[in-house]
Amino acid sequence: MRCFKYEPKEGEGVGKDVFGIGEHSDFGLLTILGQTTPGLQVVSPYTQEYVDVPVIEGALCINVGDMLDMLTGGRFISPFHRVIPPAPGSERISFPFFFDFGWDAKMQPLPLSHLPALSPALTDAAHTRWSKTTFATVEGYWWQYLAKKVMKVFPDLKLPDFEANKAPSTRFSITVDT
Ligand SMILES: O=C(O)CCC(=O)C(=O)O
Ligand SMILES: [Fe+2]
Repeated sequence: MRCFKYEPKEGEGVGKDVFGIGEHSDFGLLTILGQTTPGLQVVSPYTQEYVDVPVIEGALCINVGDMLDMLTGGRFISPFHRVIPPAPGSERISFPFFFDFGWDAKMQPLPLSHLPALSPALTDAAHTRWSKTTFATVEGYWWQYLAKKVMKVFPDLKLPDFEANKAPSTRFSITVDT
């Protein structure tokens, strides 16, 4: 769970293309988001244009991530989204909960052969989406995806190269007496 506070972007040179969070898609399974005020925008799967996500009192916004999109062969769409800054004199608070996989979860495509095939247009759209998302494949373990993501976001961290180790980590497998 994270908590973001967005403040207005003021000053010279601040134009329409300045965002609280720039365009991205979430990379895991689902993001469950609480938000105080509008500001979140999402690319509509129908028009491919950005639309405002309404804030509905008492409701949470559920966003599909890249891995759910890929696991389901494009049946759930991981949309690009961004946050516009609040108007001068206001602020926006949001609480995303990233509902992702267990550290050692094995990534593998779901068996979907019993489902009707996606239309050619939706299949093309899925491939275009995947070519722009964080990961190209569904294999290995979730911790490998996390390590890659951390290295991408913080390139200066100089993490060791995790690629060589294909086995799941056992470091965090501890038994807790309840
Ligand atoms: O603050 C928001 O409404 C969205 C945050 C977001 O997109 C993210 O953390 O991935
Ligand atoms: Fe996001």
